[in-house]
Amino acid sequence: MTDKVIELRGVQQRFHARGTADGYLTAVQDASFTLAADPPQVVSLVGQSGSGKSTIARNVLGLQKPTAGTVTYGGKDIFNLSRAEYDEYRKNVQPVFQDPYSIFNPFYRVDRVLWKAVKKFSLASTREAGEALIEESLEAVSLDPGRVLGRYPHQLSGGQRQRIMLARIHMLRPAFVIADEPVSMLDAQIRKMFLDILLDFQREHRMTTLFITHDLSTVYYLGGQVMVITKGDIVERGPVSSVMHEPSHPYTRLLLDSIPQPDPANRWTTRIKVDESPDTDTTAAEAPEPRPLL
Ligand SMILES: Nc1ncnc2c1ncn2[C@@H]1O[C@H](COP(=O)(O)OP(=O)(O)OP(=O)(O)O)[C@@H](O)[C@H]1O
Repeated sequence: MTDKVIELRGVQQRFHARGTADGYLTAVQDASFTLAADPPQVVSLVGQSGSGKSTIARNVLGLQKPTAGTVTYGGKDIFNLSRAEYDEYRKNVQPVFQDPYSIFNPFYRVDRVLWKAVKKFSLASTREAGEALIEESLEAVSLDPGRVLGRYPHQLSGGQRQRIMLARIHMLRPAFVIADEPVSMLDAQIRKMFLDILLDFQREHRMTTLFITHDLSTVYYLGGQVMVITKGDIVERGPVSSVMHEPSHPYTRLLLDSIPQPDPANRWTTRIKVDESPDTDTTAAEAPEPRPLL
């Protein structure tokens, strides 16, 4: 066993908001769940836009301190870690975001993101060892080092940029990957490749992934466990197969009904009605201390 466990207990996240009765918007109500590194697993968090998914990702990554409740790692509150402990946490808990373009500096070649990881986390003692590590990791995510190294971010496709982020994760071997809508901008073929790489990371490198998405078909492909969130509330959780086949919450059934049917004999004619969160103008109730993303 390992003490690598991330635990959310009663996490609530409120933001100042104009246009609400009390001046606040509650993005996350009372979220509690545990992510364990052992055994490695895939846990999906699925819900519509605005349901609070990314806020939870930011809480887990230590980028946003919850207004109530705790996020602990190995029993310690991650917002009370020393600098060295937080660095160790962030080595073990790595993000992948929807739009990797924002991670890259357009003026530098993409190699820099990988070299920064090698240097920051002392992954290699010589330049040659660093080069070998980078090449091995690019190949592990089906990228040809000769084709991507030396290029600028705009010279790569979105799928290639996403896989560079996966190569970075392959080098760091974190216990946890926090993947926030990582495939929503990718086409079906690259999406499948990306999901297969995450599943390989679980099987071969024993990484646990928190996979955040609005797309139930992606959740179905990944398997594992799923938590369904609506309006900041986790309303259902369990193994993907049982939640998909025997949903117990009306919102889960609504999400399932929203999956378009490709069968022409079973055309998707009904209009989907999903409650929108009130359209409000919000700002953080508590300004988080800015921390570097990578
Ligand atoms: N920093 C912030 N300041 C103010 N309000 C915020 C902030 N971050 C999120 N919100 C609000 O909190 C709610 C939940 O947002 P969040 O980004 O967590 O949802 P989401 O489920 O990830 O949506 P999407 O899938 O569209 O990214 C939204 O109403 C959003 O406007």
